[in-house]
Amino acid sequence: MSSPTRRPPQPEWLAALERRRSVSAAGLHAPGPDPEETRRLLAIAARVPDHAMLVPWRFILIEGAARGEVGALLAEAYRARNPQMPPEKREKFAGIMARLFPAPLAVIVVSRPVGGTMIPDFEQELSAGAVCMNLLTGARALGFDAIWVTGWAASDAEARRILGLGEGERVAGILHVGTAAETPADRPRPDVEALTTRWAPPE
Ligand SMILES: Cc1cc2nc3c(=O)[nH]c(=O)nc-3n(C[C@H](O)[C@H](O)[C@H](O)COP(=O)(O)O)c2cc1C
Repeated sequence: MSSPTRRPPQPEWLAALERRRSVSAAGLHAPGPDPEETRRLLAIAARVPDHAMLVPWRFILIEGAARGEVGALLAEAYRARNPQMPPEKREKFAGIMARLFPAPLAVIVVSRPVGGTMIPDFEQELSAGAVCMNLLTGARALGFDAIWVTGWAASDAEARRILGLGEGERVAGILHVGTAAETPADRPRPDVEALTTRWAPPE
């Protein structure tokens, strides 16, 4: 039998992974992915570890005119859901909801743990998180920029209904995808060494 040969390191992959940086949704402009690129992006996103192959997630796409339509409904819901809030503040946040989808494409990654299996919900939710991360990396590989966000629209029950979620479903992430004029300066990164220990037998 032949011995295994190690694959050479991939400098382009490494550079992309080592420099990945999110760009705020407001900084993501056209062009966004075309239909074929979107299909490819979602196929990459779906290629994640998934214990027992339950596929405990799905996608909702928001693009084109739908961005403004969803935004208007979310703004209306925000006003209705926060009657006690000072009007000025309420209008400010309703305005943010109205403009929640500025990027050419938003992908809502919906977590939907499958019940009645041996696989804990936590593991299924982790798989949905992996989908979000693959979307970020896949968008970069296709030449786009992206960010993973959540916020009020992901947590409020009425907002979730407007986004198209059903019973037992949660927003794992709203992934905005587009093209950035510039990538922001990097942020401080965790000291990996300080976060890492080597296993030792318990005392
Ligand atoms: C589950 C999840 C939800 C997040 N929600 C938001 C959010 O609502 N708004 C936001 O500005 N950043 C949010 N972030 C953080 C951004 O995705 C991003 O990590 C941050 O802007 C730092 O940029 P970086 O990815 O280049 O480190 C969230 C991250 C995760 C993992």
